[in-house]
Formats: sequence, C-alpha cells, structure tokens
Amino acid sequence: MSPRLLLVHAHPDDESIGNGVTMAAAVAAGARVTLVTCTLGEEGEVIPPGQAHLAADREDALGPYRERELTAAMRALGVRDHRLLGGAGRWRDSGMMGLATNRAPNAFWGADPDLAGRQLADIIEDVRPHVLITYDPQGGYGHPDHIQAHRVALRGAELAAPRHRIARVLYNCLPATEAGRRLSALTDTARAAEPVAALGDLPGVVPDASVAVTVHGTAADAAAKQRAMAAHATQIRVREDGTSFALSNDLVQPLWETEYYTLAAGVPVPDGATDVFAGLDLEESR
Ligand SMILES: CC(=O)N[C@H]1[C@@H](O[C@@H]2[C@H](O)[C@H](O)[C@@H](O)[C@H](O)[C@H]2O)O[C@H](CO)[C@@H](O)[C@@H]1O
Ligand SMILES: [Zn+2]
Repeated sequence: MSPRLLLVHAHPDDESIGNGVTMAAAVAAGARVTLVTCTLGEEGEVIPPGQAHLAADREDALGPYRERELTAAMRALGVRDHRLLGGAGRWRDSGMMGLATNRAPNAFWGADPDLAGRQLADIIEDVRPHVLITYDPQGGYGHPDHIQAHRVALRGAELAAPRHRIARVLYNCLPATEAGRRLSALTDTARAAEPVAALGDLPGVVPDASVAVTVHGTAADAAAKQRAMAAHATQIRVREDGTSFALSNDLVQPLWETEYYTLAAGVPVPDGATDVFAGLDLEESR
C-alpha cells in the first residue's frame, strides 16, 4: 500500500517554503501527496515591478495569478493532487494580523472552523491520509491565515475521524541551534549584502529536542524545492546561490534543504526518524 500524505497550508508559497523537499521526496518514494491550500493569497505584496498591478489595492488580480504560480510549483515537485479549500476563492487571504482585511466578508480568519473543517473533512475522507502536516497553534509566525489553517486542519481531522482516523499529525518546525547557525553563516558571508533575518523572523523555531522527524531528501529534491519556490515569483526571490531566499520584506533567510517536524498527535515517531511515515503500519490506517 502506498503511504498517503496530506498537507494543509494557508497561502500559495507556504507549501514550497516549508515542505518542498518532503513533498518531492514523498512523490519520488511512491507516496500519494495531497496539498490543500486555504486561500489564494490575494492580499500578498508583489515583488516583481512588472506584476505590481495585480495587487489587491490595484487590480485585485493576484489570487488567480498566484493560483497559476502554485500549479507551476506543484509541477516542479511532482505533486498532482492540490486542492483549494471550499473551491477557488471561497476563503480570501486575511492579510497580516490586525489589518482591516482580517474582517473582510470571506476572509479566512473569520471562517467558521466547523464549516471550513467540514470542507477539509470531506477531503480527508476522500484521500484517507496516513500523515497530516500543518502549522503549530501559533501558525509558525502568527499570520492569521496560518493560525486558522492550523485550527481548520485539526477540526477537519476531528470531524473525519469517525470515517478515517489520521495516524499521525506533524507540525512544521525549525531547530533553534541549526537555525541560528544558518543565520550566522548568512550574516558572515560576503553574499549577505542584504539584511539577514533574525531568529525571531523565522517560523516555528523550537528547541532541538522537540524535533521528531528530520527529512533530508536528495539533491534532486532540494533542486525541485528551489524550482518550486522560484515559481512563486510574486512572493519569493530565490538568491543566486540557491541556498537562501527573501520574501517581499527583503530579509535574507535560509532555503532549507532539510525539513523538520514536531509530533503533534498520533503514532509516536521512532528516534532519529528521517521519514514522516516512519514506524507506521500503513495497513492499519487504510
Ligand atoms: C510566507 C507567507 O505566509 N506569506 C504571506 C504574508 O506575506 C508577507 C506579508 O506581505 C508581509 O507584509 C511582508 O512583509 C512579507 O515579506 C510577506 O511575506 O502575508 C500575505 C498577506 O496575508 C500573504 O499573501 C503571503 O502569502
Ligand atoms: Zn502563508
């Protein structure tokens, strides 16, 4: 039986930034990978000047454009099943915490967790994943759509449980020691002619001992992640060395070729696990 992985993310680009290697490696290993993206990122800033006209305060056409970026990113990772929660445009990007856009009529931040959770439960009952990956309760860095994606992911898993119980739930994370080392390396090199992010700017930093799964991937998986992140060109600038990137805030941060997870719920992870499915009886959670 092929293992099945479900990822729940807030905006187009989060999946490639946080899980590009994990997704590419799972596909290469024969797993079925399903991505659910909750919004189209309509409120995002736009990096390339040539696309600035798409922004919400201009033509408000960024959502469909980012959907096409997402399709290109999934092609780079080999992921064939990617779905928009509730259908394209059902839930709108809420903008950063505290903005008026948080209260827009269909802002994801205002979604009823039971309604959105039921939309996800329908997907869970269809896909029957062994593993679910999403954000920690803080959404990694406090973005309202990330917090809501966490809440909806757990609510959906709960609503689907009578028909399909997900064996393991993992949260994206970054180990503090390695994150600090990588940021120091970026700061020390001549390449950092740009400002480098601080540890507090990175999402989901945890004590090293909290990391349950470390996915290394291959060089091909890392290259696929770089291509997938570059496909989200309105949001991400992959730097020429391929080992760092910047968002529209121009803060340089590591492009992680290794991805890390904490165990949120379900079957314990064997020590030193390098595979999100490690130790699972796939037949048991058909
Ligand atoms: C990675 C991620 O979640 N990006 C979100 C985020 O974008 C950031 C936001 O525009 C912020 O104001 C910038 O300083 C930062 O550089 C951006 O990454 O929030 C957007 C609006 O909700 C969202 O569209 C984007 O995907
Ligand atoms: Zn996001």
